[in-house]
Amino acid sequence: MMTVKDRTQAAYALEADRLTKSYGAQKALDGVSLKLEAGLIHGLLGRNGAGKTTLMSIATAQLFATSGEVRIFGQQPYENREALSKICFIKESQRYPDMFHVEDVLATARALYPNWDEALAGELVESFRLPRRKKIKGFSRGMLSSVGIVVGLSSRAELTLFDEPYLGLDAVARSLFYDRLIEDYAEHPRTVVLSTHLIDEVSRLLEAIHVIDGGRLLLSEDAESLRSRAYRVSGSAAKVDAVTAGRRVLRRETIGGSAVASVLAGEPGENGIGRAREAGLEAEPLPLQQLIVDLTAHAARGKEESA
Ligand SMILES: Nc1ncnc2c1ncn2[C@@H]1O[C@H](COP(=O)(O)OP(=O)(O)OP(=O)(O)O)[C@@H](O)[C@H]1O
Repeated sequence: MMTVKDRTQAAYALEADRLTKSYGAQKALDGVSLKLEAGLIHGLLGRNGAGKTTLMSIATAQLFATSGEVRIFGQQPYENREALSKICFIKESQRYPDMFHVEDVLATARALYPNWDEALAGELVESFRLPRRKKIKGFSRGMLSSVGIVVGLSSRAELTLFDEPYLGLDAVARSLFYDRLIEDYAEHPRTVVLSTHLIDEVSRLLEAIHVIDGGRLLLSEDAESLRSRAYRVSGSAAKVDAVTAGRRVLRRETIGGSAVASVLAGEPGENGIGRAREAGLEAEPLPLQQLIVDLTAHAARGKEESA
């Protein structure tokens, strides 16, 4: 039995322990162990079909795991009203009853989320220009995404998970989402999980990065530390090879006598960029999007080689 003290001090909003979900022979999740620190904005990143939705669905008790365990603020979520009252999961595939207008969604959300902020919801409905008199059934994909964003932000849930929140949203609306998220998060700290493959756009928001691919966790790390570990060097192939020797090279391409390599250093403080520049090479931090692409391709090659 947890004490009140334990509960208020739960360091992790979400913990997964050897989580596996099988569909016949296919494993949507394959032994994922992961901890999401409370009070941060987390990026759950990975390609289509990586297992992101499956992980979030299990964490929010909408799907049973085949094996393994999940905890929300230290408690298992199944039939646990207290744990579930802390979660808002904005699903990409959310459907609404045919007769529903925006008002009906807000009324349902108001009843569901203990920290619901009606004024914020009203403001966001205006900002996203959501029509109040039109049935949601006739909404475009982008408008449906906006409804999810309004609910997710206004819920102020202790753990808010957004699964691909901006499908169909134009650039202005996406930028509005990022700005409002940052603003509201600063005033009302909580834990946010953004699952996406539009990585570069959100990278500045993310404080922790978790990458899954083929149902497996490839990386789980503080964004700051990752930014200082991941870099790209280019220049003379011999020099590139010299400075990257013994390091984890995710990708290496050569054109004539030149090479470009993506490196994930072992230690955050290694200063690979500085070393490469001293050696006369060009070096720069590897953008997060490129890191994920290189990392997943590297993992796929590793799998093929060990098969
Ligand atoms: N009900 C199901 N029956 C069979 N296979 C499923 C089912 N749900 C998910 N899968 C499979 O599990 C894998 C993981 O799916 P999941 O939806 O979790 O991925 P995702 O990372 O959220 O992808 P996306 O970014 O495309 O939404 C995929 O290969 C998918 O086809």
